[in-house]
Amino acid sequence: MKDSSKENILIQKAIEAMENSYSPYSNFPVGAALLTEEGEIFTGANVENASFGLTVCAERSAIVSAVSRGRRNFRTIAITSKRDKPTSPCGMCRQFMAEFGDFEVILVGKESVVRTTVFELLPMHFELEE
Ligand SMILES: O=c1ccn([C@H]2C[C@H](O)[C@@H](CO)O2)c(=O)[nH]1
Ligand SMILES: [Zn+2]
Repeated sequence: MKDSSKENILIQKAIEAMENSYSPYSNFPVGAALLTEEGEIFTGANVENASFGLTVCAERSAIVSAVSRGRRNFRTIAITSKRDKPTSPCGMCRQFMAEFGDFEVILVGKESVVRTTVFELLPMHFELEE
């Protein structure tokens, strides 16, 4: 299968994941689809809370889902919202993704797409080891 059609499948999975977003406070659904080195896809959506600060973003939902199933090696994450412009991950999600290395990040808006990587989004992420 061509790389571009694999990418389209990943983006489609992220769009589908947005349907499960629980975002009654912001009305801002976000979806994420994470491709593992093994070729599987794990998805996530943002989950909000009446105590706003407890909100879990779509990116972290997808990573928690994959890691909970024993997958830790990631190739690509696609992130979607309903906006025209791509949605860029928050600082917490950047650090959370960086824990698992430098994989590709595709930010998808209705009118444009940005391709980047975890380390490009977060240079000098925090690590315990010196
Ligand atoms: O990259 C992002 C940016 C925002 N959100 C969520 C958090 C909150 O539920 C809503 C508005 O900030 O969007 C994500 O899930 N991922
Ligand atoms: Zn986030």
